[in-house]
Amino acid sequence: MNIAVIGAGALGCLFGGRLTESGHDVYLLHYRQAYVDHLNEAGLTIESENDEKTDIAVTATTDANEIGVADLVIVFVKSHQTRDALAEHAACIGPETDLLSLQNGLRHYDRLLDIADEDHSFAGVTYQGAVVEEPGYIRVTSSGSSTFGGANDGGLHRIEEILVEAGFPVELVDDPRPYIWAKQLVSLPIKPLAALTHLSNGELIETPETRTLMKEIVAEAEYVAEHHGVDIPMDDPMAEVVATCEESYSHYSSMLQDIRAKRKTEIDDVNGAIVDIAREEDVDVPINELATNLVRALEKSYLD
Ligand SMILES: NC(=O)C1=CN([C@@H]2O[C@H](COP(=O)(O)OP(=O)(O)OC[C@H]3O[C@@H](n4cnc5c(N)ncnc54)[C@H](OP(=O)(O)O)[C@@H]3O)[C@@H](O)[C@H]2O)C=CC1
Ligand SMILES: CC(C)(CO)C(=O)C(=O)O
Repeated sequence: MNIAVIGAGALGCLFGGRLTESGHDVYLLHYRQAYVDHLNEAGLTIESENDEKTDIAVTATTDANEIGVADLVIVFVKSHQTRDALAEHAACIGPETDLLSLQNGLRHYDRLLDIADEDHSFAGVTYQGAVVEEPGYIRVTSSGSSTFGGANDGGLHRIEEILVEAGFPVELVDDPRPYIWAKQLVSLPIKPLAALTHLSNGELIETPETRTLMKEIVAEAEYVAEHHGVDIPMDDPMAEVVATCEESYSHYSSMLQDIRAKRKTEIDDVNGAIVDIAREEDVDVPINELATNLVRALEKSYLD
């Protein structure tokens, strides 16, 4: 299959690298020529959770015209980079191209549906985790499954087959939205509070002040989901938050890592999206709004 991966970062290199190894014609798309040259010359090294290292020769490019029309485009830029990246690399997307996004945030499925029809848009979540240790060196941090869905069964099974062959556990669902919300419901209280307090996930849940705020963030989001007609496949979201924080006790959330590295965070698509949807539904979410505004203000202190 001719596959383009938009965003050659942590997950883009992991998925792109393993799909290359599996025998597909994969192109990793990035906007920085020096980085693309490095990937083409040095290839990728993927370090698995049990410290096994695999070297993979890959093809990277800044120019989607080099790819032609891809059979499948996988989007792995950060959520706020999606619109621009899809426009920049539009040359590899034709009317028959399947699009897949497993990004975080609440809006990635809609962004695909803005540019492709329902039969070619597939989205969901992944519990696969990875970090870029250095350019071209990707360390896998977790090997959870990827749950995604869409309207076209044939397309879904095509994508399932190639991901499973490449070693990724997959679960298919008819409608991915409830699963997208379920994952975000667990992230919503952790990410902004970690970013604002610099506490680890375990410390956040142990600290009475943040634990109370976390409960309120989750309760607000559940209320928004209910008004928005989303039936979240999770009995007790706050219990999931507690379990996640306990399991990842010493982990510093990705949003805190973004703040520390002075990068733009995904706040707009996480708590910011809850605030926007709450407005549409005429529901108040004061704690999500405060958390969103504080993270945006923090970003402003170092961006521009
Ligand atoms: N990493 C993980 O473990 C997980 C990540 N996710 C989600 O997956 C998505 C991707 O995450 P992750 O891989 O960590 O992110 P990364 O930041 O590691 O990768 C994104 C890459 O895309 C590049 N990029 C930005 N704009 C463009 C563009 N216009 N064209 C091509 N490339 C571009 C970025 O460059 P630059 O850095 O210069 O901006 C970066 O190299 C996010 O939504 C994240 O929340 C979900 C589950 C786990
Ligand atoms: C919120 C959670 C648990 C994963 O979504 C996290 O810690 C992170 O984003 O790094």
